[in-house]
Amino acid sequence: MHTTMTSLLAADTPTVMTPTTSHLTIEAVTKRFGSFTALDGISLTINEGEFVCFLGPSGCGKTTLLRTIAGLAQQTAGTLIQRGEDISSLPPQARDFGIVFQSYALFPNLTVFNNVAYGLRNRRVERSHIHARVNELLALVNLTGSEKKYPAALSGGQQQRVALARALATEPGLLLLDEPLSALDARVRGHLRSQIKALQARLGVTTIMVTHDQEEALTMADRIVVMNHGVIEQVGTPAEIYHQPASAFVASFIGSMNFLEVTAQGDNQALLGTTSCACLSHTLKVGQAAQLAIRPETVALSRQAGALNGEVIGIEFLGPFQRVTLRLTDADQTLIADVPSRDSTDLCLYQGQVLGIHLPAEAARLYPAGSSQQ
Ligand SMILES: Nc1ncnc2c1ncn2[C@@H]1O[C@H](COP(=O)(O)OP(=O)(O)OP(=O)(O)O)[C@@H](O)[C@H]1O
Repeated sequence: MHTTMTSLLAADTPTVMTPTTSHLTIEAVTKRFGSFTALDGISLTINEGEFVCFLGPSGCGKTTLLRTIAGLAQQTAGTLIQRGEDISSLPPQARDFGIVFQSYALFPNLTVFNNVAYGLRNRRVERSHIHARVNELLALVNLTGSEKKYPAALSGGQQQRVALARALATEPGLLLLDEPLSALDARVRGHLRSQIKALQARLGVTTIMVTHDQEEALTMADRIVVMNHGVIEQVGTPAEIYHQPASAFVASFIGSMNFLEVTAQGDNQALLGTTSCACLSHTLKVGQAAQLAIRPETVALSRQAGALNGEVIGIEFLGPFQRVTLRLTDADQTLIADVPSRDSTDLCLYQGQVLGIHLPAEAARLYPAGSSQQ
């Protein structure tokens, strides 16, 4: 489904894609470098028009997976199907994608116009057509007027916008973004993040972005693929990944999380010191060492003593909320609670204060002990 840039610019109507149509199916892809396994049987379906982020710590295999999709690395085993075609053994030039790398990778000796026109010239597109298309693309990335400049005369953010225009020039079915924002400073990064997201939604081009920045993934992706040690830990919407982490690794990698050492009990309970705490249903054995994961913003504090209590040992003012560190009175463990600033007035917080702690059962998840290490 190739949408022309002209029609999009003229009508300004977003492309409606059927969300369940597969664009790319990755089946049991393994990649080994010598005896080292960088990707271990990855299977994943990416739908038409979706914005998917591969997220994970350094070395988890996300770039290798992106390079395998592009044909820049050859998988040791497994299959790649793009729009029904087996592309597993095709060279990069025979695959249908545009790519933007972390380092701008523009041709320094070519003007902005010629950088964007590069792929079109290679395809022997007619001159007048190239002219119209490059102008359209530069308008899309807000760089009209920069046609004659050379990359060295542009800021990092502008260079990445040129790289984006160049990647989109041939109207690829798939846009691959390899940490496109990580070389930019925070302000430019935030701005370009929303620009890329808006452009992607407008063009409806299936997009895969590699990032190690959880905020980038949470704000941009329709679905996030969390990777660790060459395997997929979880695939889900940003809300699913944040609120229902499938493993302790995902819980620890995304957002702030308390991990309390507990012992699993029956009937959705866990024993924290000598205090019984309700939690979400779990499959751990009764008596098994476990960790109870709970986000700081879900912990409720009260001036009245409760079943679980803690002494305030740290208060940090963070604008909209205060981050309170407590040492549990019943167990030698600390817990962080993020208290909205307006509620903190009622608590009259001070160091040494003993507060009641409520851990809402619906926000408390049990994982096997020792499984959150990255
Ligand atoms: N050409 C290669 N030869 C040997 N090992 C490699 C090669 N390319 C990648 N690796 C290894 O494979 C693993 C995955 O690398 P990859 O670049 O995919 O990680 P990543 O998740 O993208 O990390 P980063 O964010 O640091 O780029 C790493 O341990 C890396 O050292």
